[in-house]
Amino acid sequence: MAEKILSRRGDKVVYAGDLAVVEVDQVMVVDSIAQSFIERMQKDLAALPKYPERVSIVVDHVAPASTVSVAQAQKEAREYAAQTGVALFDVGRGICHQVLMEEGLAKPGWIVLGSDSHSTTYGAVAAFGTGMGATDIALAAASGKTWLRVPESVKVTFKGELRPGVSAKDVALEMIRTLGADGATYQSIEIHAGDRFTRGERMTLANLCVEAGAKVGLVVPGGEILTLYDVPDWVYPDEGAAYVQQIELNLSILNPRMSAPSEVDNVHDVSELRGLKVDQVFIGTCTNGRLEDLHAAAEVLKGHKVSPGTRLLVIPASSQVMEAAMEDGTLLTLQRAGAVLGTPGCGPCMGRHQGVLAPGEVCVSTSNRNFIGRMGDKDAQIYLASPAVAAATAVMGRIALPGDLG
Ligand SMILES: CC(C)[C@H](C(=O)O)[C@@H](O)C(=O)O
Ligand code: SF4
Repeated sequence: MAEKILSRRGDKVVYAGDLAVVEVDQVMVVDSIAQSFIERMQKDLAALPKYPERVSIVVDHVAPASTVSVAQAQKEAREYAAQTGVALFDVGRGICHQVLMEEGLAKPGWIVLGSDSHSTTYGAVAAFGTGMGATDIALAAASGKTWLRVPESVKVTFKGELRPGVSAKDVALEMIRTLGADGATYQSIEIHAGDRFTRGERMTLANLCVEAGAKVGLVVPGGEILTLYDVPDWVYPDEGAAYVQQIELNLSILNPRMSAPSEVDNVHDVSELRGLKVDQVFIGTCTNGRLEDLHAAAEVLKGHKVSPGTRLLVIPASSQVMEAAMEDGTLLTLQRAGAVLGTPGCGPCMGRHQGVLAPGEVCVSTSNRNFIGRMGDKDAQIYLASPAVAAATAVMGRIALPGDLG
């Protein structure tokens, strides 16, 4: 799929290892990188965005601003957007990847570059989404193009169906464990899911691909995607395509999984970690902050209370998610159970604000990274899990499965 998309969007047919120069359909810049992006554009390149309608800036990582310097950088990003006509999604609109998907700024066969490593998320709809640094992002905005080495592909296939209580997050964690944290470095993880998984679940799978080092994570379109998008024939992989690695996951034997500190591929069954005392539970992020994730959490939390001594933070991934969860009563269920609700955005995911951890604290999070110091102090510990497991843990105050609630 990577070869096919890069061939189609470039000026020649390319194969793994070749250098491709391709059209870029969307360039996404996050708040934390906006200042260096603007500097590259104005000082180094002395250029305006070639196609302003193909550039968006999202204020999501530290939103609302936490310090004067963050506020100043965001002010400059707003001014830049007003001057150049690029789209600005400001405080509260949500996490960049969720927002781009909701705004229709990532589509099958598109090339979407983001100044954020989890730009692999767009692979959920077969867009070649990948993260790049401020310099490459600025070059793409100024020229409308980018260049990259065509990645080799890893084929991931599934056998059987998930049992109740096991989610796409568990599949994603198991996939990362199987490949290893650097097991797919600069490769394209091509996920053959058949008609399984919703768009949101596919976003969870594609999102985690970068945690195996992948350049891109492409989910072969099927199921719900075919009803939501026009999928061009040329995005599908050819019969007999070449893969450098092939793995098969048997979904029917998968249990709820959890990634223990401090590497994402340190994955265990939740039952092995059960009972560990937890200070904070965080449900949200570009991995698991969507409506279906809040539903899964609310289903577990309904009629229960968060354990005294444990904090439950719930941050919807976007304003649209928040609105839908307000309308259908999900937020009320969560609030009544004792959750603390936050402004749509990244929240404490990368430890900048809204719930950073003290030394020695333990957090169960639905996010995608549990590195040392990721959410605050270097002596805090982060366990990654699904929304249902996170919710059960909040009620018990200890790592738990929904079935433990009785
Ligand atoms: C701030 C941003 C550049 C960073 C990333 O690239 O992923 C962040 O989103 C993260 O998850 O660590
Ligand atoms: S939610 Fe977390 S992982 Fe996703 S973009 Fe924000 S900081 Fe990065």
